[in-house]
Amino acid sequence: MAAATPHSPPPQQLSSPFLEYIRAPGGLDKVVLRGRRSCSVEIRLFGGQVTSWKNDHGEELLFVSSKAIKPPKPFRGGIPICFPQGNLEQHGFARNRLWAIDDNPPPLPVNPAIKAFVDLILKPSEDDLKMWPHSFEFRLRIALGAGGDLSLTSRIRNTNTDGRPFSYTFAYHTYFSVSDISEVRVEGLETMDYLDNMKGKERFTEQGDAIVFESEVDKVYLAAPSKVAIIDHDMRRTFVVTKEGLPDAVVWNPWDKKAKAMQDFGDSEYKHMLCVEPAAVEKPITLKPGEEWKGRLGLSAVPSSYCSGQLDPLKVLHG
Ligand SMILES: O=P(O)(O)OC[C@H]1O[C@@H](O)[C@H](O)[C@@H](O)[C@@H]1O
Repeated sequence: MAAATPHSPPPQQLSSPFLEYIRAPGGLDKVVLRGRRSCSVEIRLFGGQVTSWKNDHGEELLFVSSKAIKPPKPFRGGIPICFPQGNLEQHGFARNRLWAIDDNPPPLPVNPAIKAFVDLILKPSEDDLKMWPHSFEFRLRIALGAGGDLSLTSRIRNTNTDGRPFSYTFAYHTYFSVSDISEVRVEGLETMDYLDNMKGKERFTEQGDAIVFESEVDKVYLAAPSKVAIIDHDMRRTFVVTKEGLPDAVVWNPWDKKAKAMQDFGDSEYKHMLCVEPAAVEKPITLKPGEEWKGRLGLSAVPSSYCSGQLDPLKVLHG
């Protein structure tokens, strides 16, 4: 069966106790995944974007700006999908296109314990093809695990019929909600090489300590490990970010000056967010016709092992 068009009714499979389809005007239809107690995930069809992820106490774990703008502008917060990047609009067009529910996705091995998931699909429009002349099918599965963990699996297939390969870069532009950015540490990126977007993408090597934040940061860590931890001292919460098929990790906080310059971002909101973005940036991915690429993001929020001023990075990173 073909993918639903953006305006067709939600397919039958969405009528499950774990899923709710909520209609809203202006491309703001959303799907809500429900887990145990108050765990939930909200996904907007516009952008195929996760806009909320709540733990079992109903606490929001992702940052969304109070000044976020409605479609057709990209939405500031949650997890924008950045694809296909290159000589296009910043971060590609997938984040400001209307995705559809994919009611018959090709099989994807899943943990049978996961009941709450939804499959979305994006195919290029005629206008998109004028801008980026490649035919593709982008399938996105968003799943809420039994323990409240969130995973996003992207499958991108080259469906060009003229034999041409295409190349792209990609990112899950994840905005984490943090209590106070100056109390946050990122572990797992120590001693990594990075490109500094604030210094003309020059290459540097990170020092040996966990990363802390005292000013604007916009770095692409290269060949980053598959697990990175964001430790929020005040919340005593650690986000564990896992990634597959995505070699790099972008770390971004705009800090005060850039925050003021952004129309869709509050002046002080930089204090309460941090982007850690599993990505493929340094080396674009190339797909021949018929080939498919898969990239997965896994997120969980666990109590920090922070105890009387001592963090145990090994415990956080290796369980
Ligand atoms: O404003 P946008 O397009 O959502 O981008 C926000 C930031 O996203 C980050 O991923 C980039 O590294 C930054 O350079 C950029 O400023």
